[in-house]
Amino acid sequence: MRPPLVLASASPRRLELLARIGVVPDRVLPADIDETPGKAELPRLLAARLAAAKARAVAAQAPGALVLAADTVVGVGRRILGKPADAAEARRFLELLSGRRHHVYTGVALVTPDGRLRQRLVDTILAFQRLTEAQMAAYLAGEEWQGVAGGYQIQKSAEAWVRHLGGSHSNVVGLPLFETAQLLRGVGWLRP
Ligand SMILES: Cc1cn([C@H]2C[C@H](O)[C@@H](COP(=O)(O)OP(=O)(O)OP(=O)(O)O)O2)c(=O)[nH]c1=O
Repeated sequence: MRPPLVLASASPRRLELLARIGVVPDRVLPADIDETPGKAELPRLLAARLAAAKARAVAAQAPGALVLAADTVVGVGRRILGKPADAAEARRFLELLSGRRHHVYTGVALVTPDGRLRQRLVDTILAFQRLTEAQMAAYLAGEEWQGVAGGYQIQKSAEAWVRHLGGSHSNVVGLPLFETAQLLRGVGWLRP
């Protein structure tokens, strides 16, 4: 018998991405954890740590379930770009990303009913074109920058800025599907 699958996420994008590979969680139970980065914590380590913390927090509330969680962080060098608090911060993020290479890291964590943790950390590299003042102003006047890491959504109009993307596209949107499927297959939840 397959254990019930709980998606520990409030992100509608993660649910949609899972549906693409035919995975429909039995329950969605968002994790309420402190997402503050540690002092000098590297972006990829933050993504891994928070994904595990989300999965563990929800596993404690859902005994007997298989719990899947993820966390996505944008990294420019050692700098972490989380969700911008306001338009001014989103502007600073876009200025940083403009004409530069950056990374998007997603940590994926799975806690099995026996309490074991399995994890993946996926890194996608992107290069944005140089953004003009008019492009940034138009973007910030809309809503796409809100509530997302780095202050942009590759699945919407920001895709027009992507000169290069190396690695997983779904990773940028919040859940790397290849690695997630591998994790679910590894515990026998997903077949074949
Ligand atoms: C870079 C980028 C991020 N994002 C999103 C993915 C994540 O939902 C979000 C990063 O925030 P997260 O903290 O990873 O996730 P969340 O708060 O949305 O949901 P939960 O913690 O409950 O699982 O940014 C995009 O949708 N498009 C993008 O291009």
